[in-house]
Amino acid sequence: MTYQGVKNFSHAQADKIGVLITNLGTPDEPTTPALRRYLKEFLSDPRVVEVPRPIWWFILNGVILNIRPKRSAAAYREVWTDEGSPLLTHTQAQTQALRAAIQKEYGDRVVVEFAMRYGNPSIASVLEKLQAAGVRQLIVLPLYPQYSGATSASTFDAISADFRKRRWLPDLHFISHYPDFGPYIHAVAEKIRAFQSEKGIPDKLIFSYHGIPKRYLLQGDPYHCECYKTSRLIAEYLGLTKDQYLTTFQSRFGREEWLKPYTDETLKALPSQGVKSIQVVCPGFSADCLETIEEIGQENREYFMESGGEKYDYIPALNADSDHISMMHALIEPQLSHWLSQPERNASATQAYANALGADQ
Ligand SMILES: C=CC1=C(C)c2cc3[nH]c(cc4nc(cc5[nH]c(cc1n2)c(C)c5CCC(=O)O)C(CCC(=O)O)=C4C)c(C)c3C=C
Ligand SMILES: [Fe+2]
Ligand SMILES: [Fe+2]
Repeated sequence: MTYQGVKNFSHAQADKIGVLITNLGTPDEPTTPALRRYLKEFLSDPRVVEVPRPIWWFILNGVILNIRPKRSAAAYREVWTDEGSPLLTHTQAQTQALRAAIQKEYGDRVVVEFAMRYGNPSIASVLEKLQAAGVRQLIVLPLYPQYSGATSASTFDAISADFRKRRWLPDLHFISHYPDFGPYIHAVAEKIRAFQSEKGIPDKLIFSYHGIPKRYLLQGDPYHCECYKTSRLIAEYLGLTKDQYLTTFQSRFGREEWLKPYTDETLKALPSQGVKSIQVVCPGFSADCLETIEEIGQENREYFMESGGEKYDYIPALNADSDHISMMHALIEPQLSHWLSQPERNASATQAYANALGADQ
């Protein structure tokens, strides 16, 4: 085994700090073959599907990858724009905005990029780019506010799998979650407030989070508690009483029980309990994507209205809102200032040391 070194290394290159934003990832196009590629990578991740590998191999390759890609491609076509997948375009806009804010403050000593856990641009390709740019200190910020093994830890797996192949590793600061971070709660709560000042106050506000299998919670995954904590903090910020909001879980996959209450079942039941107007917000999604635009914006709207609901609104994700960018800036700030307060480590220090040793440079 040979470890991969830095190509064309120059001692004249100044060391940089990298900020890597990541999200889940999305197919390259809304077509059946692209969905098969994407779902194969995604659903082969043992962090996502915790089923013994040989059994899962047969279910995935024999059943799921023959049925789901076509169905999912049709769903993706509903949300696809001229620029591409919403998840990708929102992540690009977030990266550009954060890069502009960071470089305005610190200049080009700090490099900001994004990568996707599944699909493109891959984590490995962006880590390669960052290393070539001279990044020796790296902050990784997965845009998952609530920690789950299926998302946050899976991102860490991808980073460390890449590092295992490398000769020269950077200092690493990994932000594993931020469910109760003040600027995050502020950003979501103010988004809700601004929305309500235009559309009015509903009978109930629904906080809908992506689900995970209940088994993961029972095995010690903190995701469920972190979702409830985020809802509670946003509700407290807005001064809501307990009967004015609900936390639910959406996007079930497979047959086993997932975290409850389920969003779809809840929305079908609410009108008969006298709840005729609702607003749904998805604080676990940092960017609008298939699961918010199609599932919450369209599918669940139909469930609610067909069950006797009268008014249904989806409150968009934070996307590239300036409050969201300030939140990201505030999340990385302590580690950035720590590294920036240290003397700049660059080429010349290494050069002087090498010269003293008489090494050939
Ligand atoms: C926000 C956190 C997310 C968690 C937790 C999560 C867990 C999880 N997801 C699946 C299966 C699928 N998810 C799919 C789409 C999808 N999931 C998230 C986020 C979380 N998933 C996002 C942001 C998206 C949308 C991506 C986009 O391109 O817009 C899909 C693909 C769509 C489909 O075919 O229906 C699947 C499949 C599991 C099994 C899981 C936890 C174990
Ligand atoms: Fe998902
Ligand atoms: Fe819990």
